Formats: sequence, C-alpha cells, structure tokens
Amino acid sequence: MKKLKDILNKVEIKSLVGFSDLMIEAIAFDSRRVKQGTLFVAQKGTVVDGHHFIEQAIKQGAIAIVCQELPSVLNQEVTYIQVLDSDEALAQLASYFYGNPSSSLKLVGVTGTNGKTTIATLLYDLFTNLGYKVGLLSTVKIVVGSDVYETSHTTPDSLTINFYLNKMVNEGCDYCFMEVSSHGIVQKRTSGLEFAGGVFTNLTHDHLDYHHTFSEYRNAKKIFFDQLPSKAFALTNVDDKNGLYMLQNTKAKILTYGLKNIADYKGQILESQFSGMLMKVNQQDVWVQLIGNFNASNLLAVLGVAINMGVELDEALLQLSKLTSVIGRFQYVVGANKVTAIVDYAHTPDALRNVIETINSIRTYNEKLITVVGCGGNRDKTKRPEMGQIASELSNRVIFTSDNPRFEDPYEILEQIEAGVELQHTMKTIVVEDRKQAIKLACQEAVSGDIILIAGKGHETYQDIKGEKGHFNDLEIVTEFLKQ
Ligand SMILES: CC(=O)N[C@H]1[C@@H](OP(=O)(O)OP(=O)(O)OC[C@H]2O[C@@H](n3ccc(=O)[nH]c3=O)[C@H](O)[C@@H]2O)O[C@H](CO)[C@@H](O)[C@@H]1O[C@H](C)C(=O)N[C@@H](C)C(=O)N[C@H](CCC(=O)O)C(=O)O
Ligand SMILES: Nc1ncnc2c1ncn2[C@@H]1O[C@H](COP(=O)(O)OP(=O)(O)OP(=O)(O)O)[C@@H](O)[C@H]1O
Ligand SMILES: N[C@H](CCC[C@H](N)C(=O)O)C(=O)O
Ligand SMILES: [Mg+2]
Repeated sequence: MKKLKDILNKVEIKSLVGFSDLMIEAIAFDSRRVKQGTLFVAQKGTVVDGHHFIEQAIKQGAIAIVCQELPSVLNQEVTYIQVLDSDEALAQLASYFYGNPSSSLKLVGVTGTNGKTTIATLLYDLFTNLGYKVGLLSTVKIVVGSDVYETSHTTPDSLTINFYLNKMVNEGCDYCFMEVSSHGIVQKRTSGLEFAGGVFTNLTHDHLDYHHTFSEYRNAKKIFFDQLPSKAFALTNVDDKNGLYMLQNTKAKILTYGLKNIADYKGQILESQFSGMLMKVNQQDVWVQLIGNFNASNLLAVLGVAINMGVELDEALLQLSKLTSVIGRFQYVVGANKVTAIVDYAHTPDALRNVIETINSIRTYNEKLITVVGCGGNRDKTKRPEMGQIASELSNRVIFTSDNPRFEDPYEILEQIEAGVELQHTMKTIVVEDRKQAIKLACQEAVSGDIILIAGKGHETYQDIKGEKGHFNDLEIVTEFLKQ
C-alpha cells in the first residue's frame, strides 16, 4: 500500500481532479484486473483505447484514474490524474510502487535485433557461476536467483518488470540482465529504470509491421542509449553499421566490441568445429563451447559487460570458456543414423543467414543440409520472401512450413515465403504446412551424415494457431523421428 501523492512524485501531471490524499493498494492497466483500491492507468493501445474501460475499472473498485484525456462525466468519488503520456506515467508509477528496485541492483539491458536472449542468458550464467545471485528477464523465461517464472514477452510491461526486480532485490540479487525490445522502448516499458549498462548487438530486418520503416525501428533502439545516465556504460558492436550511430547522443561511457574493426574488446576466430571455437580475445587464446561468428560476437559483448562490472580479464576469459549454448539456440541432437538435427530460433533473415552460413562453414559438403523453416503470422510480412530466398539459396533442400500462423491463413504466409525463392532454386523447395509432418519428411529424406536445420521456434513449446497455443517442441519432435 502506498500514498497516491508519493506514487505520483515523478509523474508529469497536466491536471488533477479530486483528492490526492489516498492510499493505493494496487496498480493496473487492464480493467479486467482491477480490484478495490486500485489505481487504473488508461493506455492508448494498438487495438483498443484503454480510456474506454475507465467506467468498468471504477465499477470494479478503481479509486484513482491516470489518463491522457479526462472522461466527459467525472465520478465524484474518484481521483483523476491527467498526464501527457500514460505509458511513461505507468512506468514511473510502477517503479515507485515497487520501491525503485532497479536502483538497488546492477541492471544491464541488452538491445538489438538478434542476440539479446543469448547475451542476457550467458551473462546470467557467468555471474551465477561466479557465485552471485542473479536475475534474468528474457524471451524464454524470468529468473530470480534459481526460481524460474514463465513469461510471454521479451520485455514485459513496466508493472511486471518492476514486480520481478523487486522480488530480485528482496531475494538478494546483485545483478539483473534483461532484454530490451524495440516494442518495449516505444511503449516505455523500460522508462524510469536505472540501468548500470546497456549493450547494442546489431540492427537488421524485423518488426517492420510495427515500426513501419527501418529508420523508425533504428531510432526506437537508439532512445534506450539516449536515456542511459552518465555513470552507466554503453557497449556497442562496432561491426554493425549502426553500432556507433546508436551511441551518438548517449551520456554513458562508450565501449566497443568487434571481430572486424578496432575495438575495446576485440576477437578473432582461429578455428571452428561443431563442438566449439578457438578464439583470440584481446591477444589471449580461449576455447569456447559456442559456434558461429555471431556467437563470437555475443561472447565479446558478454566479456565487455563482465569486465565493466568488475571481473578481472583472466577470470572473465576462464568463465567465457565454461559457457554453453542457450536453450533453442543452435541446440543439436545426433540420431543413431548419424543425422545431425539443429534447432535454432533464427526468425529473421539475418539470423537465418548466419546460422546456415555457420553450418556451411563447418560441414564438408559430402552431406546435404535440409532446412525446415517458416515465418510467424501477424508479424512483419516483408521478411517472408527474404527468408525464403536465403533458405533456398544456402541449403540443398528446404521444407517450408508453419511457425505460429496466429490469425493468418498459413498457406498465404507460405506463398509469401515461396515468392522469394529464385527460379534456379525452386526445385529444392517443398511446402508441408503441418510442422510435425515437415520435420518428419526431413528425417525421412536425411541419410547418414546429413544435417537438418529446424529454424524459427527454438525454445518455444507451442504452435499458435488462431490464438490457441497447442503443445509443440521442435527438439522433442525431431529427437523422436530420429529414433525411428
Ligand atoms: C503490439 C504490442 O506490442 N502490443 C502490446 C500492448 O498491447 P496493445 O497496445 O495492443 O493493447 P490493447 O489491446 O490495444 O489495449 C489497450 C489498453 O486497454 C487495456 N484494456 C484492454 C481490454 C480491456 O478489456 N480492458 C482494458 O483495460 C489494455 O490493458 C491496454 O492497457 O501492450 C500489452 C500490455 O503491455 C502487451 O501485452 C501487448 O503485447 C502483444 C500481446 C504482443 O504480441 N506484443 C509483441 C509484438 C511484443 O511486444 N513483442 C516484443 C518484441 C519481441 C522481439 O523482439 O522479437 C516483446 O518485447 O515481447
Ligand atoms: N549476434 C547475433 N547476430 C545475428 N544473429 C544472431 C546473433 N545471436 C544470435 N543470433 C541468431 O538469432 C537467433 C535469435 O537469437 P536470440 O534469441 O539471442 O535473439 P533475440 O534478440 O533475443 O531475439 P528476440 O527478438 O526474439 O528476443 C539465434 O537463434 C541465432 O540464430
Ligand atoms: N519475439 C518474436 C519471436 C518470433 C518467433 C517466431 N517463432 C514467430 O512466432 O514469429 C516475435 O514475437 O516477433
Ligand atoms: Mg530474445
């Protein structure tokens, strides 16, 4: 329970109608979750306008309303707080309500198109291995020390973020690593958080359904760095063409990592195998258990963060060599018939290219690479033909299939993917809409030594069809078929 006056401390208020001397028991932005004593925040959403639910929230027990526009008829028993931006207000309120938890631990945010889950999870592992209690907010899960919680977003809403940060503080966590998605930044889910550091991975094609243009998407990511305080660090990938652009206006201490360009944390791959890579990092050799240029880059980011959080270089390198792959990211099983199946979360053109090129750089070409891939429904449509083109150009055989069609017609999605396949590659491709059947076909076609890549779903344990999430797990299914 907190005083309304205090909760509003950092909120930019346009007008206030009613008493501010109230005790608030809970905050909610969804009217369906309002109970007695709640402060309801009306947000303008992408589907509906939360202002339409103010009445309903009051009926359910809301005693105060934060909104951008005051309703035409006001309830005498309710306090209305008009603000410029409800999303921003919610983030500030949430932070205060939960005791400003981000200032009581060291919080590092990772942003970029690809690599966020990988870097945040590896940092969680590294600092846990060093003996610290650590928190993690990721696409795959939320972790507080060793307690695991389910999540539905890469960057949850600000109430959820602060709820878990508070839990982390109470449980004695020293660090928290979190993913910062572009949706999260635009919707101000991370406003009001005190970051000790930020990492930029890369910027390639994704989410143009939401951000409309590439530069809008890029500027969304940049806001995160613009808002970092001067005592924080901002670590960027100098190999990405937007790496330095991201930090143009940051007040934070600028640090760089890269495989190609001069950087504070500079790496080079000396040798690659399916089991790992030998890397040279700042003049020292280190064997790591992850593979691919993109993972070499991710590991440099991990190293940079570790060192800036006080870990000695030698210790950090030793820890780097102990890290293993993150669930759903280049996870592989080898069947009795020596067929290797790789499950990877590549769901953007760049990620798909990276993963296939990594496989191609290691394999001998005496074997076939069979790729099973699809694209999500109700998401960026323009990435579909690009992914079709990449898969068919770089693999020997491609089975296009469904990946969370959501509310779209799966065959329409598949047609859009196929539209990207160049004429000379059309013979290699086939459409099998049912993902289980597609994986089965790949296993039937594979002979000893062949490699099957199943891309797009990684750690996901469901297939989302018309809002119904039926159980589905690529790794489980392919492991089963490989036994047959
Ligand atoms: C497009 C998008 O990002 N939508 C997010 C947004 O919902 P919205 O703006 O559509 O909300 P809305 O349905 O229009 O409702 C507006 C307001 O009315 C309220 N409402 C609504 C109905 C009602 O009966 N009562 C009520 O009060 C809602 O609670 C909301 O405050 O705010 C919601 C609450 O925070 C999010 O759950 C929701 O995520 C949806 C489910 C989603 O799919 N988001 C994806 C695209 C996403 O955020 N992905 C990113 C990036 C992933 C990546 O990088 O790959 C992520 O961080 O997960
Ligand atoms: N640094 C990187 N650059 C390019 N591709 C990468 C990089 N790291 C990982 N990938 C590829 O992208 C896929 C997704 O990686 P990861 O889950 O770490 O990204 P993410 O940024 O968390 O994605 P999301 O936006 O879904 O949260 C991986 O399975 C791999 O194929
Ligand atoms: N966080 C990403 C994941 C996409 C994964 C893919 N399996 C899909 O469903 O499109 C998104 O929501 O766009
Ligand atoms: Mg992620």
